[in-house]
Amino acid sequence: MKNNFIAQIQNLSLDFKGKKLFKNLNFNILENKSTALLGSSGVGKSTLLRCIADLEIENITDGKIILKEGTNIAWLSQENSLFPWLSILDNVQLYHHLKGTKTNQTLQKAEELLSQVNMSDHLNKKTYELSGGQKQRVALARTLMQDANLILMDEPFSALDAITKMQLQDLTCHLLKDKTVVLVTHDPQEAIKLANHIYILKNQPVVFEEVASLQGALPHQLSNEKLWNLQEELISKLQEQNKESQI
Ligand SMILES: Nc1ncnc2c1ncn2[C@@H]1O[C@H](COP(=O)(O)OP(=O)(O)OP(=O)(O)O)[C@@H](O)[C@H]1O
Repeated sequence: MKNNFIAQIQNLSLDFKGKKLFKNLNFNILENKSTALLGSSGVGKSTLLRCIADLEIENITDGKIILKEGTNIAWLSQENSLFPWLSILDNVQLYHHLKGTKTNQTLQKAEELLSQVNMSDHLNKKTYELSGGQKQRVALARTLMQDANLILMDEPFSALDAITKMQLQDLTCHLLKDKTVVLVTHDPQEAIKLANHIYILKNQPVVFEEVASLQGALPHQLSNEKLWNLQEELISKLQEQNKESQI
């Protein structure tokens, strides 16, 4: 495997109860870059993330996914799956608790991360006492606590109000800079804000269309005019795809 790919999806075919979703799908994920996947509802974005996380073994009929040696994966989704009866601090340390690697250092790291996501004032609260945005901040800290080298994000902020969503996108952009991220989103602005590479998944069969690829730069570092054009292009391609899937 070339060094700059953290994952290679090779000729992947997948069926759900005999219905084909992917047929010979090929795709590479670049290390230390952020890749956004857009596409109409049901095209297979979340399924692809699950394939990368090795959660669809029984439905894969052909092909393979090669992960770079030593790859460990963290997952951040819309349902943050925090444990309501645990404190925020314990939730963030859960991974180390389960692995039996909880120490004073992990406690310190958890506190640092919770400070970075502006949750220092709530360390001992239970998660049921938090707002949706606060829960996602904690979930983000927990994801970072895992020190994973591949972070899969499935519509992480889609349930939040517009302002909280913007704050969390900015925070994510800052905290996940230079990490390898695959982000599934319906929001073209979120893709532009967070990703170096933006793809639209199109059916049938599913193929990837690369819409933006900016080595070393994030799209949001582009000039306003380029940014505007990119956003327009994304929206029009997604609208086109939506029309096609309704025919
Ligand atoms: N476990 C499953 N069993 C059967 N069908 C499934 C299963 N999981 C997903 N599917 C089907 O596979 C297709 C792709 O689903 P997936 O959730 O990957 O799409 P998506 O692009 O992420 O959609 P959305 O944007 O709406 O979340 C859908 O038609 C869905 O109904």
